[in-house]
Amino acid sequence: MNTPDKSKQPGTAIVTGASAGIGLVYAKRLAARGYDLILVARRSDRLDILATELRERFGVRVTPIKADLSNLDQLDSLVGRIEADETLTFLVNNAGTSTLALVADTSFAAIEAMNDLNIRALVRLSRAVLTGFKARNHGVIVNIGSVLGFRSLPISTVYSATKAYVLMFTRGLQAELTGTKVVIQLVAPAATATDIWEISGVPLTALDPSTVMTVDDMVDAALAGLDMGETLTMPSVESPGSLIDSYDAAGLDLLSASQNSAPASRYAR
Ligand SMILES: NC(=O)C1=CN([C@@H]2O[C@H](COP(=O)(O)OP(=O)(O)OC[C@H]3O[C@@H](n4cnc5c(N)ncnc54)[C@H](OP(=O)(O)O)[C@@H]3O)[C@@H](O)[C@H]2O)C=CC1
Ligand SMILES: N[C@@H](C=O)C(=O)O
Repeated sequence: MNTPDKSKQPGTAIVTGASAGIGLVYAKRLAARGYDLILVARRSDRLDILATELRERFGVRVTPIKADLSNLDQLDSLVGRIEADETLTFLVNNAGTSTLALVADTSFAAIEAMNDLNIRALVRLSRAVLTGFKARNHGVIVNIGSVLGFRSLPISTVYSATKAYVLMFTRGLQAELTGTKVVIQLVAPAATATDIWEISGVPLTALDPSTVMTVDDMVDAALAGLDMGETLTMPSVESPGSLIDSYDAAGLDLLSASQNSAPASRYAR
């Protein structure tokens, strides 16, 4: 058993979507760092197997919770549970789903699934931990966005919109929490080799392999970014600094330029 240094008492991390892909690797990495874990997903059989492995390898406490986070009752039951948990120090808002198709070809059910999971669950779970994190002036929220949150492609309109929400929500939270020791990281991966591609309707085999990162590399880079104090981590971008600065500056400039009581002169009749 690889026993972490328990004297540091990292607390409990909750990882949503821990049964596969990115969330599963976060669960392993956080267990290796000594966090007790709450693992959430619908496939409880997978969570149980992972929980057994992590308990045996790292000697941490692991609580699997079966929940469909797009179901409001099940989401709120989890919210109630984590609001009351004072051991929580880390939230990975990872569970997400994707349908990549033209809007007119996407069912209402698929649209709602993306909105409910990628946005509503992420916001409620963030809200649920925030009160405790602020009161204790301690805690980490990692929100998994996407590079598609910066730009819609014709087949990613709804998915991109959900990830743009994650971008704005996370940037806003970071501004709210300036001056505190609560850390909020936005992770914006590009294509990563997980099942989500098959689920989205665009199989991984349709992608150029030179653009696809392994899930281990993605999560390790994201955690390295967190350790370095990055607030926005884009694992596959070599030099994001000036691009992110330009993006943020353009948003601020547009907001500043809008602060007028009169319509712009081009609209004068
Ligand atoms: N892979 C990629 O290329 C990229 C992924 N992302 C984002 O990364 C995150 C993780 O995706 P990834 O690991 O790739 O995808 P996977 O499909 O491999 O994993 C998704 C995870 O979310 C869980 N999940 C899905 N629906 C629900 C639900 N309704 N309730 C609870 N849990 C659910 C799944 O578990 P279960 O089915 O057991 O419920 C699974 O554990 C997502 O937010 C995604 O948008 C961002 C950019 C790129
Ligand atoms: N998950 C991917 C698309 O479905 C992505 O965010 O690139």
